[in-house]
Amino acid sequence: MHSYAIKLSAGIEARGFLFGPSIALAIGAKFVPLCKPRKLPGKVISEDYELEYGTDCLEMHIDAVKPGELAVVIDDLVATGGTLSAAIKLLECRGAEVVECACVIGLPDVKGQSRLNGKPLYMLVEPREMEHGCSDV
Ligand SMILES: O=P(O)(O)OC[C@H]1O[C@H](OP(=O)(O)OP(=O)(O)O)[C@H](O)[C@@H]1O
Ligand SMILES: Nc1ncnc2[nH]cnc12
Repeated sequence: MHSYAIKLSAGIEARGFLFGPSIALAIGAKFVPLCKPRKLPGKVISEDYELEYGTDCLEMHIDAVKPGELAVVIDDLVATGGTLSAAIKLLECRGAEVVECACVIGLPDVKGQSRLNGKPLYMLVEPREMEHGCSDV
C-alpha cells in the first residue's frame, strides 16, 4: 500500500476496527470508523447494502472526511463485496477518494471485487476450497 498521500484509514465495524487504527498510525493518517446503525454519537450519513445472508447498513459521521482526501478502506474479510462497496459510497459521497480496499481474507467464490467498481482490492490470504471440506491458504 502506498502511504505517502493517504489521509485516512476507514475501518468497518466490527473486525475492521482491529486493523484500521494500526494502519492509520503506521502511515500517519486519521482513523475513520464506519459503524453499524445507531453507534455513532454525531450527525451521520447512512448506506444500506446487501450481504450473502440479508441486508445491513453502515454509518459515518458527516464531518469525518474533507473533500479530496485520499482514503483506504480496511476490513477483516471480503465475501460479496457489499460491505466494502457501501463503505466506498459513504466516503466518496463526502468527497473523499478511495484509492484501495484491503482485507485479511478474500473468499474466492463470491467475486467481491466485481462490486467495487474497479477499485484495487488487496487480500492478504485467499483460502482455497479443498476436497473434504477443509480449506487451505
Ligand atoms: O463482502 P461481504 O459479503 O459484504 O461480507 C463481508 C462482511 O461480512 C462480515 O461482517 P458482518 O456483516 O457479518 O458483520 P459482523 O461484524 O457483525 O460480523 C465481515 O467482517 C465483513 O464486514
Ligand atoms: N461466507 C462468509 N464466511 C465467513 N464470514 C463471512 N462474512 C460474510 N460472509 C462470510
